Amino acid sequence: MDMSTVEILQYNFNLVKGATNDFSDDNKLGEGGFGAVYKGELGDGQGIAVKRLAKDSGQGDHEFMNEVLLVAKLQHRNLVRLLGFSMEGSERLLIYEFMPNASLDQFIFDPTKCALLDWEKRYKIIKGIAKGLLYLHEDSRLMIIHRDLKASNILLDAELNAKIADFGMARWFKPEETQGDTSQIVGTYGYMAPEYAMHGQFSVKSDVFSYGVLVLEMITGQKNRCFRYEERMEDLLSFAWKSWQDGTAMKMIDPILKMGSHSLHDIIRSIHIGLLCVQEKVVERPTMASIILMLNGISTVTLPVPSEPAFFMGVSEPQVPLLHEHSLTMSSSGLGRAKISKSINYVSISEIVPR
Ligand SMILES: Nc1ncnc2c1ncn2[C@@H]1O[C@H](COP(=O)(O)OP(=O)(O)OP(=O)(O)O)[C@@H](O)[C@H]1O
Repeated sequence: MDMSTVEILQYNFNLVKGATNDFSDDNKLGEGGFGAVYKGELGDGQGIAVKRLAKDSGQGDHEFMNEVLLVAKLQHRNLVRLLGFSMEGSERLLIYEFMPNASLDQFIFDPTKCALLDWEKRYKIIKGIAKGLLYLHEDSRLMIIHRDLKASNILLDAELNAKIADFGMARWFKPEETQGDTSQIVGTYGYMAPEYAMHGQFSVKSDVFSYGVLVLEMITGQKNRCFRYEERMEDLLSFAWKSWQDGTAMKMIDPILKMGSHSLHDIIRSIHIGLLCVQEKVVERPTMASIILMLNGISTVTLPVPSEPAFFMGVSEPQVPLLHEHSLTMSSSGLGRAKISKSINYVSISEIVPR
C-alpha cells in the first residue's frame, strides 16, 4: 500500500466529527443502506458529506484502506468524488465532496421542485449519467459495475451536473472479466435487471437496464415502482412499451416538460433509448458507448427497433414489505425468498474479482 497516498486521504476522526457537529441530527442529510450521511464543513470552508458506515461490517483496517484507495482513484466529472476516509476503533467514515443540490429523486418526484428541472436540464443530466457510467464500464483502469443505479444515487452539483454516487456496491473487475454471478444480490427493487434480480447474473448490461429505468422516470416524472396514469396504477415499463407500440409515446411525457418541437424530438428519442436499455434480451441492450452516440443524435446512428422489455415488475412482485426506498438483498434462488436488508455492509465493495 502506498503510504503517502494513505496519508493524503486519511482525515483525523475528531476533526471530521467536529465538522459535522458531532454527527448531529441537524447535519443529517439522509440515511442509506450503508449508514447515515452528514453534512460538514472543513476548516478551509470546503463542504463535505460524511458517510458514517454501519458498525457491523467486521472489515479490517487494511482492507478498508485498500478499498478507499481504489475508489478515490476513480475520478470523472460525472462521479461524486471520494475525498478520503477516517477511522477510529470500529468507526469508519467516508468523506465525499458535498453536492449542494442533493439527489435527483428529490427533484423529479417532487410536485414543486420538478419544475426546476426543465427538459434541457434533464437532458444534460441524462447525458452526464451516461458519461459517468461509460467511464465506470470502459474507461477507468478497472471495469466497474455500479449495480445500484437509481435516482437517489444521482447527486447534483451547483450547476445541476449529474454525479453518480454510492460506489459501495460496485464491484471491480479485471478488464477481460465482464460478467459475474453472485448469490448476494444487492440492488433496488424497480431498477434491477431481471437476470440479476432472479439469477444473480450481473454485467454492464444490468447497469444499462437500470439506466433505462432512470431515463424513463426522468421523462415521466414518476417512479417505476408506483407509476400512475389516469388514476390507475400501471407498470412504467409495460406502459412505456404499450404507448410506444401504439404510437402514443407523447402521453407518457411529464406535463411539466413544456416542449418546443426541438425538445420533443429529443424526448421521443430518449424514450426510444430508454426502451432499448430495458429490453428483456441482455445482448440487445446497447452499451453505454452506443447510448452516448444515440443521445448525441449522430445522424449516422439509426436506432434499432426495441423489442419487448422485461416486465419484471409486473410478474414478480415480491411478497415482502418494502422499507422506504431501501435496497434488498435476496438469495439467488429467486424472489420467493427475498428478504429486505437495511444494513448491507461495505464488505461488498472489496470484491475485486467476480466469482
Ligand atoms: N455527497 C453528497 N452530497 C450531498 N448529499 C449527499 C451526498 N451523499 C449523500 N447525500 C444525501 O444523503 C442521502 C443518503 O445517501 P445514501 O447514498 O447513503 O443513501 P441512498 O442513496 O438514499 O440509499 P442506498 O444506500 O440504498 O443507496 C442521499 O439521498 C442524499 O440526499
